[in-house]
Amino acid sequence: MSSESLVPLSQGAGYGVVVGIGLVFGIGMVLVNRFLERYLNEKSDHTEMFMVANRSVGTGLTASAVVSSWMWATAIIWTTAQGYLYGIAAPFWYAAGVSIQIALMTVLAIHAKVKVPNGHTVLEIVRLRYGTAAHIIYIFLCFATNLLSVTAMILGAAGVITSLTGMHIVASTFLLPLGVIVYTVAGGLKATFLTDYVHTLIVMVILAFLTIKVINNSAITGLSSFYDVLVEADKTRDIPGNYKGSILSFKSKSSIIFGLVHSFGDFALVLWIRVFGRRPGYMLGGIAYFAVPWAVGTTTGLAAIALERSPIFPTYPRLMTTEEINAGYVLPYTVMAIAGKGGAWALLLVVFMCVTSTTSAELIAVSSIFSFDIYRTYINPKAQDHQVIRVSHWTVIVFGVFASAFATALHYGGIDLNWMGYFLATIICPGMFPLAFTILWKKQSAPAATIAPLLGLASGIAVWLGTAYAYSGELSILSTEAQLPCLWGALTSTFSSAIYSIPDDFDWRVFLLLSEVKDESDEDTSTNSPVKDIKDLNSVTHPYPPQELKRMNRAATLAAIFSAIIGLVTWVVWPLPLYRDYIFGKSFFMGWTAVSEIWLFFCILVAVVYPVVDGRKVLARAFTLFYQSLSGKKDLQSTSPQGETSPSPAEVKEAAVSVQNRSGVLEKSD
Ligand SMILES: NC(N)=O
Repeated sequence: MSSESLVPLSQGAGYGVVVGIGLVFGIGMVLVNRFLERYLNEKSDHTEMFMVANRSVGTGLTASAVVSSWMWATAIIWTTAQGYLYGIAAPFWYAAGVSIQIALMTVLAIHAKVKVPNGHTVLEIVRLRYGTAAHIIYIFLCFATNLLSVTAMILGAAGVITSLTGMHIVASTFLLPLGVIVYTVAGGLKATFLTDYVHTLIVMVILAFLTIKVINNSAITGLSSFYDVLVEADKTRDIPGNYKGSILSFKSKSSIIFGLVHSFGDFALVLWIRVFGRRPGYMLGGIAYFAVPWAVGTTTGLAAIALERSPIFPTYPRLMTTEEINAGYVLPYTVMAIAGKGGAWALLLVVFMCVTSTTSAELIAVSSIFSFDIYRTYINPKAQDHQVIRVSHWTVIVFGVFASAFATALHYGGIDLNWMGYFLATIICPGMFPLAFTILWKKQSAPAATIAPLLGLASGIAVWLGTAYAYSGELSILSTEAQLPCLWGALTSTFSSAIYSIPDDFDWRVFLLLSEVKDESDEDTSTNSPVKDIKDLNSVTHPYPPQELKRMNRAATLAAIFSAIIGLVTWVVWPLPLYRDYIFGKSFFMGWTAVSEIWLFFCILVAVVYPVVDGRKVLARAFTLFYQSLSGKKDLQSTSPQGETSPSPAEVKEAAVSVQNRSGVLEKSD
């Protein structure tokens, strides 16, 4: 086949989706913002609406938001490529990594909420506990983490878009974040819950369609024939480290290394980005999301193996090159083979949706670093809200363009999705233990917290490069993205930083000095210093009543138990008995794949259906407000649903903090 026939869609389709849909979302967000501002402008209604939303949309919408923000383009692109390379175990190990992160994050987040009730970002509590030097180092680590993960996503997504449309990779690299920038700055984050939901709806429905199409198309007509073609294809493969070299064995050394490297990297990522993000529904979303990499990676990764030698595969009669596999083309090629142009359109949408929602979250994380941790802390401590917001908007724009330029430079330097995926953990893991200890361990000293990540980073890089050289005799792109050096690097980065920690004794009450979110009614706007100037810690009281604290401590214990169960099930009880000399039989394979597909539909129920059921009152209220505005009957006070109790001051404050946490500092927190 000519290279022309590899590309199913026109460049116009690529530009249409990347620019057009970005614009549609941007405009949509402006309209939603207008709607929110118009009806929820008055303070009581504003907070009340958020309260109502918090109370009645909580679990369902949060689960949906978790699925949406955790749904990375790399989760489907990279897992499919690794499933193709290492067989049936690889997607499972990736999935095992994603659920445990969410569970552990929940535990950490509850602790953070109890110990730092007014905290907004992890960086501000680092500064409060360890001082300026640590703050600056952690700013750098947090920025590097966001930059590298956003670059990995852009590289993966731009590669897929190029393979589907023929659009130049530099164009997709620059235009992808452009849409996100417009959407993030224009929409602000008050409306995120809505965009999260729309993204999830579209992506989940298309993924369900694509995974079913993989099992039921003209070349694979069902689960039984899927197994048959895989057994045939297995005769042409001999995967080193797999039992009998089989794609159908769970005993796969490379798969488990893939799972480990990915899990270390992911844990560090969520830690930097989401410590204060916990809300009800987090666990549910985490469990539901397990299906996405598992089902998509298993079906499409294995289908690529099954179909690669058939005439319907885009590269036929040749096999995929290492460059294509590592750039993430396995997924688009497989989708083209099983679903043609329609499938290509569907995948284009999925990749765009995934990359916009996650990149948007990372742009906000970086904007909060610059506006909150740098600008308001060091440059203009007396900054007013509007100045902080302006800085955060500019940061989104500048960082978006910078990340595109960085991704372009990496692309021309020969770096691809696979290299980034394996390399990431070594760089972002050194802060993991010191950061978790900041919230969990009162004995971590300031010098340890300051130096340990740097020593961990240096040790990790040394071990990564040293082992890459030792294993292959050279330092090249291929040798430095090899699995073992990356695993050694990640392990060293992660655990050496824990060893470098030396004990101290910290008084948790210091964290209570962080002042609460200022709202517009605060008369004193002369200073925005978020730390109360109180010398005697005995005079500091916790803002939550004892009953609430007791409830939260109970929640932390429950979350810890639940995390242990999830960890045991997904890393031990389920996979390890399968790690033996066994090749999946037909019925076991059919059951395995069917369960992954059923789980995907469970994820749709959780992320798409449940939020609507859960939030029906808020939806009804929003539609009533909208209808009344159209018919000129806007009377906010009278539209309060009957029997709806007014939020208590504590609830209102909680709502304000929650909005602030959600939005970084992109918007006013009132
Ligand atoms: N969110 C992930 N790792 O898919």
